[in-house]
Amino acid sequence: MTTLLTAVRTLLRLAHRLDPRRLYVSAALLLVGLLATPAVALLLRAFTDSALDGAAGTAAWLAAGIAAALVLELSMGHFAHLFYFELGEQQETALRQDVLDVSNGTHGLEHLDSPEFADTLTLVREDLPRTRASMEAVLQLCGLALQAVLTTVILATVNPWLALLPLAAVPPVLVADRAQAVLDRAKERSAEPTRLSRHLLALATSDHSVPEVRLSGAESELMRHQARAWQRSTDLLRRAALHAAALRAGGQLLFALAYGGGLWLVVRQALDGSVDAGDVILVITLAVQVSVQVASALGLLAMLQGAGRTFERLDRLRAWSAEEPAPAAPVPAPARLEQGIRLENVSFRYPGSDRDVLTGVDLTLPAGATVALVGENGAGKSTLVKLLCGMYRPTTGRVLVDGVDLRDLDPAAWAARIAPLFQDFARLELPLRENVGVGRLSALDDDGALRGAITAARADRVLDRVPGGLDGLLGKGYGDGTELSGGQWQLLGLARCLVREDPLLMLLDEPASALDAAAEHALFERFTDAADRARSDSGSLTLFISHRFSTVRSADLIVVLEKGAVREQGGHDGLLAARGLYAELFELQARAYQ
Ligand SMILES: Nc1ncnc2c1ncn2[C@@H]1O[C@H](COP(=O)(O)OP(=O)(O)OP(=O)(O)O)[C@@H](O)[C@H]1O
Repeated sequence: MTTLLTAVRTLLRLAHRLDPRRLYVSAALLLVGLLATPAVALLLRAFTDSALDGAAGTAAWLAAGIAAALVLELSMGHFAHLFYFELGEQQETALRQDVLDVSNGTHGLEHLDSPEFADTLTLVREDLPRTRASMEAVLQLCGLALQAVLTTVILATVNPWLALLPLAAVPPVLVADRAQAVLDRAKERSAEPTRLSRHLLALATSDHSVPEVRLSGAESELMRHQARAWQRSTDLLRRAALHAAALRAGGQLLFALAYGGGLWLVVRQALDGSVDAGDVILVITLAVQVSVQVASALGLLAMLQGAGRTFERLDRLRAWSAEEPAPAAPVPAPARLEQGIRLENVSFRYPGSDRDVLTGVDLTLPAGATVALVGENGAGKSTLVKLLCGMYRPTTGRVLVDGVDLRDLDPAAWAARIAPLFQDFARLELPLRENVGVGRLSALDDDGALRGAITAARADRVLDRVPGGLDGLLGKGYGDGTELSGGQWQLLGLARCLVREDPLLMLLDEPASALDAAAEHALFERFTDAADRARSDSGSLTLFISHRFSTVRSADLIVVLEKGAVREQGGHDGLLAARGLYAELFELQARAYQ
C-alpha cells in the first residue's frame, strides 16, 4: 500500500510542478465523464418504469438523456485522454532527466561501481516508459473511487445489503497487491541474469568484440552462456507470473461469488413484489458497472504499484549518488597552479572491494612539471589518475591542489580545468564537430577553435577524409558515417583534450597505445607544444602514463608505482644510477628493442 501511495504522491507532485493547468483540466473532464456512468443506470431505471407505465413522452426524453449521458461518458474520457497523455510524456521526460542525473550527474564514479546500483538502474530504465500512463491511472482510480461511492449509495436505496457489493472488491484488491509484490521480487532477482545475458549478447554481436570472439571460436560457448543466463531470468519471471495469476484469480472468484449473491437477492425481491422491474434493471446495470470498475481498478492498481516501485528504486539511486556529496562551500579552481598537487598518505579501495589498490601514497607533483607514472599492469596508475580527477575520493589521506583539499574544490570547476586523454577513449558516433566540441562545449560552433585543436592533434588527415568535414558523421552505427581506425579515433580524443581552455592538469593515460611509432612520436611532440603553452599560461601540470620508456625518459619527474605504493621517484638519470626497479624495467625494454 505504501508503494501505491508513493506512486500517487510522486505523480501528483510531478504533474503539479510540470503543468498544473493540464492536470486540473484533465481531472475535470475525466470527472464529468465518470459521473455519467452511474447516471446512465439511474436514467435506465426511470426509463423502464415510464415505459412500463405507458408514459411514452417521458420515456422518449429519458432515452435521449441516456444517449446524452453515454456520449458524455465517452467523449469526456477521450478529451481528458488528450490532456493527460501529454502530461504523461512531460513526466516521462522529467523522470528520464532524473535518471541521467543520478547516473551521470555527480562528478564521482563510486556509485557506478556497485552491481546493486547497476541492477537497480537497469530496472528503472526498463520500467520508466510504463510510468507514462500512470498519471492517467491516478485520475482514473480517483474517478472509480467516486463512482464506487455513488454506486454504493444507489444500491443501498434498493436493498441495504447490496451496499456490500462494492466492498466485495476489497479482497481482489488486497490479493492483487500481494501478487504485485511477488512479481516485483522476481523482477529484482532476475535483474542480474538479465544484465549478464545482455552483456554476453553484446559481446557476441558488437563490432569491437566480434573479431576476437570469432577467431577464438568462443562464439557458441558465449551464446550457450547467454542462453543459460536468459533462461534463469525468464524462469524466475515465469514462475512469479504464474503465482501472481493464481492469486489474482482467487481474489476475482471471491468477487464473482458476491456479485452472484447480489443478483440473486434482487431477483428474489422482484419475485415477492418488494421491488419493481426498474429496480431490477438498475441493480443489474450497476452490478455490471461494478464488475467492470473492479476489473479496471485492478489493472490500474497493478500499473500504479509498478510505477511506485520504479519511483522507490529511483529514490534508492538518488540516495546512492547523494553519498558523494558536493562540498558545502565549494572553493573555485585556482586561476593558475602555483605550487602543484600533493598527495598526502593516500590510500584507496574500490567500493565493494576488500583490498587497497593504493597504499600510503605521498607524492608532490610540482606545478609546471611533466610527470610520468610507470609501473606494471595493475600497479594502480589509472586509479591514481582517477583520484586526481576527483572521480573517486581517497579512502584515507588527502589530495591537495595548491594546498586546497580536492574534496573542497568545486567539482565541476576542477573538471573543466582538466584536459584528459584516457586509454579507453570514447568513440562518439556523432558529427566530427561534436566529437571534438564536447571537450569544450562553448567551442561547438567555433570552427576556428575546433580546427586549431584538430591541427594541434595532427588529425588534419582525419578531417580531410570525412565527407562533410566538421559536420560529417563518424561511425556506421547510426547512419552512413565514416568509420575510423583505432588510432584515428584516438587522435580525435587528443583533439578533444587539446580544445580545452586553460587546463591546470593535462592527463594522458597510455595515450599512444593505439598509435604506430611515428604517430606516437608526433603525438608527444604536439602534446608537448600544448603542454608548454598551458604551463606558461596557467602553471599547468602534465601527467602521463606510458609503458614506453623512450617516451618516459623525457619527463621531469618519473614516479614508479609498485603494488599501489610509490617505489621510486626522480629524473631518468638519477633513477638509472640508483639501479632500482626503474633501471631494471628500462634496460629490459631497451634490450628487447635492440
Ligand atoms: N572499478 C574497479 N573496481 C575494483 N577494482 C578495480 C577497479 N578498477 C581497477 N581495479 C583494480 O585496481 C587495481 C589497479 O588498477 P589500475 O587500472 O589502476 O592499474 P594500472 O596500473 O593502471 O594498470 P594498467 O597498466 O594495466 O592499465 C587492479 O588490480 C584492478 O583490478
